[in-house]
Amino acid sequence: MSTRKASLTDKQTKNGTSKYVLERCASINEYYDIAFKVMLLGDSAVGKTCLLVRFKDGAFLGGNFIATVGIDFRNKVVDVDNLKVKLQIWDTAGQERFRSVTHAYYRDAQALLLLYDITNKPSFDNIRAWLTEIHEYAQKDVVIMLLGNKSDMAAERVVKTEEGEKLAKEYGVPFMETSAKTGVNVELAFLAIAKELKHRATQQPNEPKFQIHDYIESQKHKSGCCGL
Ligand SMILES: Nc1nc2c(ncn2[C@@H]2O[C@H](COP(=O)(O)OP(=O)(O)OP(=O)(O)O)[C@@H](O)[C@H]2O)c(=O)[nH]1
Repeated sequence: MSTRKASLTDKQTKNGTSKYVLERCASINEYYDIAFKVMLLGDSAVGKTCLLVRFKDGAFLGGNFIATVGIDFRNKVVDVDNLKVKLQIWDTAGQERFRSVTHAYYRDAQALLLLYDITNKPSFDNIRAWLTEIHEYAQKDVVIMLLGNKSDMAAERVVKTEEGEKLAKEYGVPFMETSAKTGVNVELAFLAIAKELKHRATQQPNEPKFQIHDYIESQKHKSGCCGL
């Protein structure tokens, strides 16, 4: 696996429009133009590892719950506007005893996916504490997305969709409900993050800003999906 990072250089052309010169990085199995670090955060057992495995491999890790120890990462390359965007996704342990380990990784992350479990009220109540930690340890301009996971478990739901929406609105972050089990909204969550990061990195002064909230809403409606 390549350890080189893609470099993105802004050059002015004669007519004044900017052009990006991309150094395409290659390894045996993986080509990418630009890379970003993304972290999965949230209480233990909310489904961070399962969400990552669903996105990376298209599978669901059912069966016995095995808590993550420390931190681990996996890469996935996605296409965004003809660019190969590599997401290096860090899966953190939600258990309190690993917090000091994971704090050390916040600073490098360009995006954070913060999960709670819609069937677990304390995991939702703890989101404010997670956001406080994020503001303490992460970069100021880090992209944050709130995800209410396990949306397939309708019968056990204790956190309403509107509660998630309200909290996300209060903090000005995008929100959706996901299911690592059925795959609902999983691809969309990571793609929206990839698009936001790519646009931030390559944005021209005269280009309209990428609107992540609008993108998510339009894609949800396109797939006829309501997050359930
Ligand atoms: N029904 C359902 N179960 C899920 C979903 N996501 C995860 N689970 C289950 O929830 C449990 C915890 O999932 P993990 O992905 O290991 O949780 P985690 O957040 O990584 O936990 P830590 O590693 O301790 O931080 C497992 O038993 C999963 O099978 C989901 O979307 N739907």
